[in-house]
Parts: sequence; structure tokens; C-alpha cells
Amino acid sequence: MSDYDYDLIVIGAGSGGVRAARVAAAHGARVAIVEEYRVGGTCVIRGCVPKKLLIYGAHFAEDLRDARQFGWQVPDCQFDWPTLRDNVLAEVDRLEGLYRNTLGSHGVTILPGRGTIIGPHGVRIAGGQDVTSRMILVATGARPLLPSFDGAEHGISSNEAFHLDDVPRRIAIVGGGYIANEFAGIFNELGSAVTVINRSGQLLRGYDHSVRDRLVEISTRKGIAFRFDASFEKVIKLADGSLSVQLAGEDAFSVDCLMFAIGRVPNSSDLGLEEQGVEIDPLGAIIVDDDGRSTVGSIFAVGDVTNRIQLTPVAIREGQAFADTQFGGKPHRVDYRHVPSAVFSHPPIAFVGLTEQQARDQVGEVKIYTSDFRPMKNVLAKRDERALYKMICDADTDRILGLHMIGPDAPEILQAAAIAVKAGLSKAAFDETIALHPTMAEELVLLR
Ligand SMILES: Cc1cc2nc3c(=O)[nH]c(=O)nc-3n(C[C@H](O)[C@H](O)[C@H](O)COP(=O)(O)OP(=O)(O)OC[C@H]3O[C@@H](n4cnc5c(N)ncnc54)[C@H](O)[C@@H]3O)c2cc1C
Ligand SMILES: NC(=O)c1ccc[n+]([C@@H]2O[C@H](COP(=O)([O-])OP(=O)(O)OC[C@H]3O[C@@H](n4cnc5c(N)ncnc54)[C@H](O)[C@@H]3O)[C@@H](O)[C@H]2O)c1
Repeated sequence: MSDYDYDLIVIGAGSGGVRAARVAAAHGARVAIVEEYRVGGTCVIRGCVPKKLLIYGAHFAEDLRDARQFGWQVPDCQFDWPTLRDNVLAEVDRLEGLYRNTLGSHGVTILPGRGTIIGPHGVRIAGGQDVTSRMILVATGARPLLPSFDGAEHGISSNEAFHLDDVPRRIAIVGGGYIANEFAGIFNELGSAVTVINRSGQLLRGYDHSVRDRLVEISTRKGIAFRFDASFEKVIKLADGSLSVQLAGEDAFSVDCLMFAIGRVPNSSDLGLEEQGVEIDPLGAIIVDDDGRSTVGSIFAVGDVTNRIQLTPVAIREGQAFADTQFGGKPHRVDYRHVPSAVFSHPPIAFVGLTEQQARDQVGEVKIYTSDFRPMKNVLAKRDERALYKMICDADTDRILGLHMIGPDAPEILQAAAIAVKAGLSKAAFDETIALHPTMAEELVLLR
């Protein structure tokens, strides 16, 4: 019988922590999970899930307009934000309940409260309870990075965006990444005047330039304003509650809401990690080896707190690999190549593999195939929005190195195509596949 209270204590019940806890318990380990807020973590409570539901809700604005071209007599519809917000929050509550049930049915003990590490095998739960475990898994995720300039305290992050009283009449969103573009699309569809403020001249670093440019073009046409190469001087709260935004070298302008989406920092501070000798990099990430082991042998970490790829399916894979390796006698590691990714903008973007520039830098000679087309639904709807698919292949071997898409349902289509890219298929394999007509996805097998 072990001297410890548990075989595994997980700190943080988010995507990575819940998967690790559940799987380790299924392998027979005695597991507890410590959570200071809500079970489910960022993805379920204030990330992927409520965000995607808001995107569905917002997209009705376009669908209702387009429906008229398809013969539907759609009256001028009113949108009621509290209904969407509260239905989304109720769904989040339901999912949290499911997560709690799953943990319970696997025999995982949920310990509510903030956890801190007090020894290589010890965790203190806020309030005083100390527990011991053979292994500790840190899965505490990340939090929004907030800037510091005069008046920055008047801004919100994505955390608060799900709870707003009203849709802001005018909103400025700071950042040019995933969250900025997704929320710019949501608020624009819901009727806000949206300004995206970006410190560089480019959105979505890491994405292929063709789809990035297409998103700016379409977003601009939809009425989203962009301020590139911008830096903040100050923000002042005015008597009527609105905010005056002063960017360097520009005239001040007023908004009703300012939202920061400038990246997320690992939750590694005040956890007792350094005191135990766990090394943390300058950006706050816990340094781990290929098995998720930190510089202290009994302490592991998975997910956003390790700042590798901040995506839910990656955190889940890391949690699964950790549990199978340490408790299931089935050692394996996460393969970080060909992780597909999407931005749920309007229209959405998705990609897998290398950008054109990365492919040229890494492989040399490449072949590029594109399809730049107006989806037939957009044609009838008189929606002037073109989709763009781009395939990047190794010129020598024909192997697909990257696939990039912007257009309706791009993430849904890309997920399936990513299997082929991960499997190392060549363009010829796509060409040999007969098209499924009429679809947008058939463009992938008709690229010339
Ligand atoms: C707005 C938004 C949208 C997103 N959309 C997507 C998307 O569409 N697709 C996608 O793949 N990813 C998306 N992400 C990213 C995704 O949510 C994260 O990558 C994922 O949740 C990381 O999982 P994790 O287990 O590392 O951490 P988290 O899910 O963040 O879980 C960490 C948990 O630890 C708890 N915690 C922290 N410190 C302590 C402590 N000391 N004691 C006890 N508990 C603690 C937290 O309360 C939290 O519940 C989005 C993120 C945001 C913010
Ligand atoms: N669809 C999805 O899968 C999805 C959606 C949302 C979030 N996420 C995950 O969450 C992470 C965080 O999202 P995010 O949009 O906050 O980050 P991000 O890394 O995608 O983008 C951050 C943006 O902020 C800018 N920036 C950084 N520091 C700044 C500063 N001090 N001042 C002004 N601008 C600054 C960057 O140039 C960049 O444009 C993402 O990296 C992603 O992994 C994924």
C-alpha cells in the first residue's frame, strides 16, 4: 500500500487535466483533481465551446439576409443578446455537469479550491487541506495577457466578453490573432461597429499570406475597420461611460467597449513550482521533456501551461499520453507535426502543415495549386465573397506539405483533408479521387 493519499493529483480541471485524470483512473490509479473555478476549464467554460456557439448565433445575421434570395420572406428580424448569452451560458452549465459526472463515474475525487505545490509529492488546497500523491500533474492552463498603459484597466478580455449586458455599439478589439478575429466577426455580425487594433501590419502570424489577405479583404468589406502598426498612448473613460482611445500619432476615437486579445500567458506563477525546483521559461511556461516530465521527477505538466500549441485537442492528447504512459503501461508521445488549426472568423480559415513561405524555406522548390472561387450559395445570395483553397506540394515528390482554406465550412472540410496530409499523401492521390459534386470540398480534388 502506497504511503501517499493518491497516485495522481491533477491541478486544473480543464481539457488536459480532465483527460489525464479520467484515463489514469480508468487504468486503476487513485486520482484527485483540484479546481479553483469551474470543471471543464477554458475550452468549456470560456473558450472554444461558448465562442463557437456565439459564432453560430452571430452567423444567422448573414443567413437571414441570404435567405431572401432563396425565396424566404424574412421580415426585419430583431436580435436579443440576453437570449443568446443566457442560452450559451446554460449550455456551459450543462456541459460542466457532464464533466463532473464523468470524473465522478471514473472514481476521480474533485477537490475544489486553489492548489499550490508544497513538496515534490504534496499539494495544499486553499483553505488548509494538504494532500499527498506519488505524482503531480500541473494542468493549470493560461490566462489572458493584459497590457499596461494608461487606462488599460478599462479594457476587458475574452473572459468577460461572454457575460456582457449588451452588444456594444462600438467595440475596439486589440490583437490580430485567433481571438481578435473571431470576436471581431461575432460583434460585427451582431451589429457593433468593430475596430481591430493591431501592433503589426499583419493579422494571424503563422498563417499563409493568401488566406490572411483574403480575410482582411472580406472583413473590411463587411465593415470591420483595421488599425495596423498601432500603439496605445492612453484610454480615458468619459462621463457617459464610453472610452476615448488614443493611439500614437492618430486622432482619438470613442468606443463603448475595449477588448484585449493579445495572447495568453501560462498559469505557472504562485503555484510553488520554483520553490520545488521546477524550471520555468522566460514566458512562464513549465519546461517539460517529451513525456511531460518537469525538472522535478514526480511533477509533470500538460496543456497551455507548457505553452507549446495552445489548442484543446493538443492538451487532450498530452493528458492522454501522460496517463497511458505513467499508469496504463502503454507509453506513447504526442506527435506535434500536422496539427490542424482553424480561426472561426466570418468566413472561417483552416490550415494544416506548412505555409508557402515555410515550405520554400524548408524544402526549396514547391508547387502551388489554388482554387479561388465563389461558392454557389454565395452566387445566388449575391454575396460577394470568394473562397480560396491553396495546396502546397514538394516539387520533387508531389507530397502535400500544406493545405490552407478560407471559405464557408473550411474547418469542417479541412479536418478530413488533414488526415490525408498527415498520412503523407501526394497531390496525385487527391486527383485520383472522384469529386463529390456539387460541394465546395470537391475543389480539393480538382486543383490545377
Ligand atoms: C476565447 C477562447 C477561444 C478558444 N477557442 C479554441 C478553439 O476554438 N479551439 C481550440 O482548440 N482551442 C481554443 N482555445 C484554447 C483552449 O481553450 C485551450 O488551449 C485549452 O483549454 C487548454 O487546456 P488546458 O487543460 O491546458 O487548460 P485549461 O482548459 O485552461 O484548464 C486549466 C484549469 O486550471 C484551473 N486552475 C488554474 N490554476 C489553478 C490552481 N492553482 N488550482 C486549481 N485550479 C487551477 C483553471 O481554473 C482551469 O479550469 C480557446 C481559448 C480561448 C480563451
Ligand atoms: N480557433 C482556435 O483554435 C482558437 C481560438 C481562440 C484562441 N485559441 C488559442 O488561444 C491562444 C490565444 O489567443 P489570442 O488570440 O489571444 O493570441 P494569438 O497569439 O493568436 O494572437 C495574439 C495577437 O496579439 C498581438 N500582440 C501580442 N502582444 C501584444 C501587445 N503587447 N500589444 C498589442 N498586441 C499584441 C500579436 O501580434 C497577435 O496578433 C491562441 O494562440 C490559440 O492557440 C485558439
